[in-house]
Amino acid sequence: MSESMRKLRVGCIQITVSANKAENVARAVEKIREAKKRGAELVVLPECFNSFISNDYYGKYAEPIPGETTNILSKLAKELEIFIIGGTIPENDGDKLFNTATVWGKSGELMGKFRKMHLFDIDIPNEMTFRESDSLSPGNELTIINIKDFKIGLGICYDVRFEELAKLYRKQGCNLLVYPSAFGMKTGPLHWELVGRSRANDNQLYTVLTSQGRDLNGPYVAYGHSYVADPWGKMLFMAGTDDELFIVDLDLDVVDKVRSNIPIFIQRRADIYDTVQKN
Ligand SMILES: NC(=O)CC(=O)C(=O)O
Repeated sequence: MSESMRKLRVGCIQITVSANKAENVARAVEKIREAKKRGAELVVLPECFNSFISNDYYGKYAEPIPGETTNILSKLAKELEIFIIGGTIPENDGDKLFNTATVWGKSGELMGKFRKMHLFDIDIPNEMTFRESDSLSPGNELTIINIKDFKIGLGICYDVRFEELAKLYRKQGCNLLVYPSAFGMKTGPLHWELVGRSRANDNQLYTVLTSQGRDLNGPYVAYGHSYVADPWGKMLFMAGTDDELFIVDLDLDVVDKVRSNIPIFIQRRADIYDTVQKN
C-alpha cells in the first residue's frame, strides 16, 4: 500500500458569517485558496458558512443542491484539484429545509451529502433555547466518503453528541469523522472539546470539528475553537475565536497503532450490548 495514501493534509477553516451571503461565500473561497497554497488536500468549512444560524434565516438563505453556493464549491474543487467538505448550508428540497453538508471531489463532482440527523432542540431556561425543528427536517442517512485510504464519516454539530452515530461509522470502517459545527456560548465552554475528543477516543479515529468564528453581534454567537483530535483523544490543534485557517497532517499509522495497543473493538461485549443500523 502506498505510504502517501495513508496520510492526508487537511485545511480547517473557521470563518465568521454576516447577513451577506455572497460575502460569506467569498470569504470561504479565499480561505480555500490559501489552504491549497499551504498544501491542503482536503479543506473543511464550518456549519452554515453562507448563512446566519437562525430559524429566521434558514428559509431565506436556503438553496437546492446543486445550487448557487455549491456550484461555486464544485468549480473551485475542480480548479484547485482539492477535496472540499463544504461545511453546511441551508438546503431546500421540495417543501422541506435541511442543514446539509456537501463533499466535492477533484473533478468538481458531488461525492456525497449529509443532512443533519439530530436537530438542535435544547432548552436551558433563561440561558439558551434553540429549536431547529421549528424550521428544519432531519436527515436519516449516514454518509461515508473515501479520500485516499481515509474513510470519512460525516456529522453536523449536534450530531457529535450522539456516540451511537459515531459508533456506526466506526463499525463501517471509518478512521476519520468530520463535523462542521457551531456550538454556542453556553455549551461551548462545557462540552465542545469534550465531545469531539470523546468521539475520537471512543472510536480510535481522528475527529475534525470546524466552527464558525465568534461574532458578538450576530444572531447566534459561535464559540469558535475549531480543532482536530487524534485517535488517542489528544488535541492536535485548536483555533482561537476569530477567522483562522490551520493545517493538520493525519496519518493512518496512528489509527492502527492505537487500535492495536488498546484493542477495545475486539473486546466489546456485543453479546450484551450493540449499536445496530436499522436501514
Ligand atoms: N448548534 C448545535 O447544533 C449544537 C450545539 O450547539 C450543542 O450541542 O451544544
